[in-house]
Amino acid sequence: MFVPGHITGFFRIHREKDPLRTGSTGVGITVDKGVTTEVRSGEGRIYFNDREMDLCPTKEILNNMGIEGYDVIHKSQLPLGCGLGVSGGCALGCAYELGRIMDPQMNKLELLKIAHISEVRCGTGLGDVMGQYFGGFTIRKKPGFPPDVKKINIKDKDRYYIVVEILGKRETRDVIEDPNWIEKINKVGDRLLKEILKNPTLENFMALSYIFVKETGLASEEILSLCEDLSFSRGASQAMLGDTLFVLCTDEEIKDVLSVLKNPIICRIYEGKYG
Ligand SMILES: Nc1ncnc2c1ncn2[C@@H]1O[C@H](COP(=O)(O)OP(=O)(O)O)[C@@H](O)[C@H]1O
Ligand SMILES: CC(C)(COP(=O)(O)O)[C@@H](O)C(=O)O
Repeated sequence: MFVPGHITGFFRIHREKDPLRTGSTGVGITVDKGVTTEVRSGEGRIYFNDREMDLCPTKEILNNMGIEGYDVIHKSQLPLGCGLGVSGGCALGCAYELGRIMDPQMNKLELLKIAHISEVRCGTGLGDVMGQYFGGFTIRKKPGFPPDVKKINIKDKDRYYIVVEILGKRETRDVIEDPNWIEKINKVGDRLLKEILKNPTLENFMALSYIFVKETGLASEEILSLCEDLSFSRGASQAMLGDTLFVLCTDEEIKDVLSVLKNPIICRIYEGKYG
């Protein structure tokens, strides 16, 4: 099963005792590169791009679903740990593939719950799997379950590219479990969520994401400088939570965008929905 990469532009952290009510509000978008997961008979091993890996969310799901005798194989077009929702993609793909074995009639929202809880417990995500489940350009208005996600229709979706440049890795857990970061993120995130609801366009999403990464201090100097160099595009910012630049552009700007970057990953917007 394929699960698209997900880029969060800005978010707000909500922590409750119940992992189902824990999550994030915020805004993100899914891209046409992501993670494909399959399961096959085995001894509960996890593979990520052909390397055996003790990947927390996948391990959490294998334990929770109590299924033995299967290996989980993830093949990702995007790097892990770079703010592209790869951990969420692995979690959702694993839940779906194991759920299919356990009970093909299993309600897809139940599988989403399993994936969400595994991300929250591992500290690898708060809202990615919601964005990946609904697909496209989504505003998460409430954290966790029951989902309250507004999917924004994108006019002429196929005009746009989302170009990604990885500058490094960042452990999501180091930020979303740090009280100092939580305070900064929530102060700015709350304000910007109100802004996007007034004007839910892709260009405004990019502009608000840039404000978010700048005001929270999450943005690296290198990425801020690249964003300035890319001011001719439809918007540039840092993918949360990674050391990753993402740029929105169309055919008119793509050539100039690529001339600024060293190792660009060219994506399109992906709108598939799983529910
Ligand atoms: N080689 C590895 N072996 C086991 N776990 C890894 C390895 N590399 C990364 N991880 C784990 O993968 C998870 C990545 O989660 P996250 O930072 O949210 O990634 P993403 O931004 O791609 O969703 C973290 O728990 C990290 O510790
Ligand atoms: C931004 C983040 C908290 C982490 O995203 P990633 O680094 O891609 O796991 C995401 O889960 C979200 O809630 O929007």
